[in-house]
Amino acid sequence: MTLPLLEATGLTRHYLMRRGLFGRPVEVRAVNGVSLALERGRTLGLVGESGCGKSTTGRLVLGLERPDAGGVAFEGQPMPPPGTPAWRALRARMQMVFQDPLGALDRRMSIGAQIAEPLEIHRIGDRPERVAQLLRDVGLRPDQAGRYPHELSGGQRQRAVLARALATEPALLVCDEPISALDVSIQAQVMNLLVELQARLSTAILFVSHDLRAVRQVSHRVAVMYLGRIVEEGEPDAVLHDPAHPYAQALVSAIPHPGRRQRRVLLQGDPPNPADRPSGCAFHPRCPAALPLCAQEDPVLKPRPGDGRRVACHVAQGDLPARKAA
Ligand SMILES: Nc1ncnc2c1ncn2[C@@H]1O[C@H](COP(=O)(O)OP(=O)(O)OP(=O)(O)O)[C@@H](O)[C@H]1O
Repeated sequence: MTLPLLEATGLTRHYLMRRGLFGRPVEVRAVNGVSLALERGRTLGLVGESGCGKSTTGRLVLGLERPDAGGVAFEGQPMPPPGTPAWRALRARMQMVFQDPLGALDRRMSIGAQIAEPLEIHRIGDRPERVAQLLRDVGLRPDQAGRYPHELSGGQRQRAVLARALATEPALLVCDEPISALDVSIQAQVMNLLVELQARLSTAILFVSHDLRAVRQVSHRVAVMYLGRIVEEGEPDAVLHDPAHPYAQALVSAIPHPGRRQRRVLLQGDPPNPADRPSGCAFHPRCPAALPLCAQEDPVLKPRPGDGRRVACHVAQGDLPARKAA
């Protein structure tokens, strides 16, 4: 078996938050034992509601934050401690693309200068020619190098951000909601560009999004997160067409399919709160299929025999006969 480019094991990150000036600190369990693997040239889509821990997982994967527990291996080697020369060398091979291209770019610098910056930092020569090539790679013109961010459209700015991220020829891109700030008409262009660049450069992509359609379009595997955990992981056709976890079923049922009759799974109960994680399976208070066991025992994410996906659910794993919780 070939080694995955990236392997994260048991990533955990909790924050202490104080409510109000004199409030007692509460523990926000943002990421709670996330394990995932990503191969070269492949895309893993990470989906789930706002606040489920997707962005924190992306930052942990890149070493932008230290995990409280767990770790990341890149090409089979544990990630060096942040800030060390070994970490900086590795960071050049991993880049992040954020949601808001205007926020990611420096308004006072031309985009050519911003694309050249990582080339300077990592001492990559022949900069003007390389900048021109990177602009061409992302569908911009070399003569746009002198433009400032405000002189470009939203889609062009995200292309410029991608050009800068690709300057060091990264093996891994973490794209955090890369299209959600763009007009719908531009979203498809940027998605197509990502797919095309990946085919050409064999970049692995961790694609963080709440947009299931976008995730289906680009991903080779999909992981669904709920309250800091992956609850289901597998091929997009399985997870997004025939989800096994009741939470994934509810998420998928909310995607509109024009012209098709749909049964929407409406979730009951309070929205998830990472500062107040229910015992047992964190989803059980809202789960239409919960069993008594679900309130007591946290299900482990494990392969489901025969269908190549991992699911963390007592019911989907067939741990007990389906009897409703009292
Ligand atoms: N630096 C921080 N300090 C305190 N709490 C944080 C911090 N970063 C994230 N959180 C909390 O951790 C939880 C997970 O946040 P995260 O941004 O990873 O979720 P997300 O799934 O990416 O959500 P969104 O799609 O809204 O960005 C949230 O409750 C968030 O408020």
